[in-house]
Amino acid sequence: MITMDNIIREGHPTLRRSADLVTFPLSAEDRKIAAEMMEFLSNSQDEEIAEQLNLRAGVGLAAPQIDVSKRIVALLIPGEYEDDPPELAKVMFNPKIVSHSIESACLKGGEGCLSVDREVPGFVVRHSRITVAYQDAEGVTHKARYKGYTAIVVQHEIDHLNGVMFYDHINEQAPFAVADDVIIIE
Ligand SMILES: CC(C)(C)[C@H](NC(=O)Nc1cc(F)cc(F)c1)C(=O)N(CC(=O)NO)CC1CCCC1
Ligand SMILES: [Zn+2]
Repeated sequence: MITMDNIIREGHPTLRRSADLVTFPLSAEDRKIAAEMMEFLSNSQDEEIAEQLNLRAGVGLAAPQIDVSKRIVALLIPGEYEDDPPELAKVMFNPKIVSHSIESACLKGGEGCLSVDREVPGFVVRHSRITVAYQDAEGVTHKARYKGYTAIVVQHEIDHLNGVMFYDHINEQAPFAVADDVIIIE
């Protein structure tokens, strides 16, 4: 199983590589990696397990973060209320943003990263709405549209497949300066 020890941290070269496309049919190894990534997110959001294993509660994980340079991302975004089903629970293979809104958005509290053990303050401006094409475990291509927090998480994870870290998007001169048409998500 994946624990924090398996998550590489900034400075590790794999985080700055462009990850390789996954080929189908999936190898047993790629299938296992995808399942373990989702299991990590689920464990990290279970208070008891997360405490036992000392896991940071994660909503998304990209394969390069476990030193696997392949285009696989796992997403587990909780629903609004405790007992709601997840907003999104999915592993995407070869995800690609195929279209997006002109409008931009950012999280009010900025972003962090499971691979970054420090606070990096500042707005991370992203597309407010995206259309993502991706393949599922059977290699079937799907298209899905996301907005709001979910769109932010998906973009954060796809960035990892291209060697981009969230703080690459922060304006160092004015970290919290944003154009007046950028949506600030609470
Ligand atoms: C870096 C960390 C702070 C752990 C961040 N979690 C988070 O922002 N909040 C959170 C976590 C939960 F489990 C449930 C919940 F409702 C909210 C996160 O998982 N990521 C994923 C990551 O590092 N992927 O590579 C960072 C987020 C910053 C914005 C989008 C993803
Ligand atoms: Zn991250």
